[in-house]
Amino acid sequence: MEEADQLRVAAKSGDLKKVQTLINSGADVTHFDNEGLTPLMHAAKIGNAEIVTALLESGAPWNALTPSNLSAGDFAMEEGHQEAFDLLLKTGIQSELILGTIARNQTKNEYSNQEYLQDRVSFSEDKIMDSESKGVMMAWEKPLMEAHAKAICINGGRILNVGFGMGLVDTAIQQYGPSKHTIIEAHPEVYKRMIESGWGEKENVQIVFGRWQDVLDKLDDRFDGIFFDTYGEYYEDLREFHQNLPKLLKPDGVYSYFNGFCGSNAFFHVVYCNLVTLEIENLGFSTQLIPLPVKDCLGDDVWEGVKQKYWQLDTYYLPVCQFSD
Ligand SMILES: C[S@@+](CC[C@H](N)C(=O)[O-])C[C@H]1O[C@@H](n2cnc3c(N)ncnc32)[C@H](O)[C@@H]1O
Repeated sequence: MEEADQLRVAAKSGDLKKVQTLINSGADVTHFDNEGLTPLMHAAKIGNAEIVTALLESGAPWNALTPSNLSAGDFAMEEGHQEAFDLLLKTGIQSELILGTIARNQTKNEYSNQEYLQDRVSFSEDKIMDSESKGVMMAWEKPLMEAHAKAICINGGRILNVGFGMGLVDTAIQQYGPSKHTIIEAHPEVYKRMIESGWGEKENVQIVFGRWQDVLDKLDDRFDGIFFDTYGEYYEDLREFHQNLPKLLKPDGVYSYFNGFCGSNAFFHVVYCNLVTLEIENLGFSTQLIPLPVKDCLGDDVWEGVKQKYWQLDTYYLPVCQFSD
């Protein structure tokens, strides 16, 4: 039997000694077997934390995926192996923190969604799509947007929403009668549609056309509630927005964001929920993640004609962030 196969068998059967011997003799810890599983996935499946540690320490990738898009963390989670799960989660968070630092040190020549903002979008009753048929915003999210609006409008007052899309969250925000409702939107066609549909005439609404990165400094006051939901941006962009929160949010204010990172893999999503919570905590905020079931929002026909299913999980975790005491 080849070494890689021997490693698979040892990891699967929980033979730590054999795993260590094989690692020391240079067996390939990244090898995928015939079923598309790595030794780390086998160890996570049986919940052997010592083997998980040994493999991770010798460079086994925590984020390798099976052909059906499952990672070692998904196996640990599915089987309820807490120790193995915690080890994988810690590794995932650490590695994403390091990758983020590297990304920030590289010079950025262009912004994340430059192409999207310069491209055409198409509007229909239940979605907005970009030129590659990816969903910019979809009507199935309406209950989530209503829940976000409820969370950030709890104190009334001045509300800021970043990213208009289909106006779902803004329609819900209006129902709480905020004293001032500021909306930042950067796409010219979305902006045009906002104006055409009368958003510019609402007494308490202020529309700020532009990228939040370029217009935040022009806002004149702090807010009681803030929601952030853009498109085509990455975690680094959300992180950058968060650096502005201490000066944007009033002391008792509530902040929330669309929590859609890695919406097609349950474990990666948990990694990102923890990562954001951790980084936002360092800025002085505490986060509560409120679970909302979304299975019923996603009927079979929802994704028809849409290129990417950006959400495939049964539960959505709605973040509610406030300054820590
Ligand atoms: C997912 S949609 C928002 C959906 C919205 N929450 C709703 O309830 O319908 C994202 C919106 O953010 C806008 N956007 C993307 N990048 C932006 C940026 N940097 N600044 C401001 N708006 C941006 C997009 O044009 C799009 O209208």
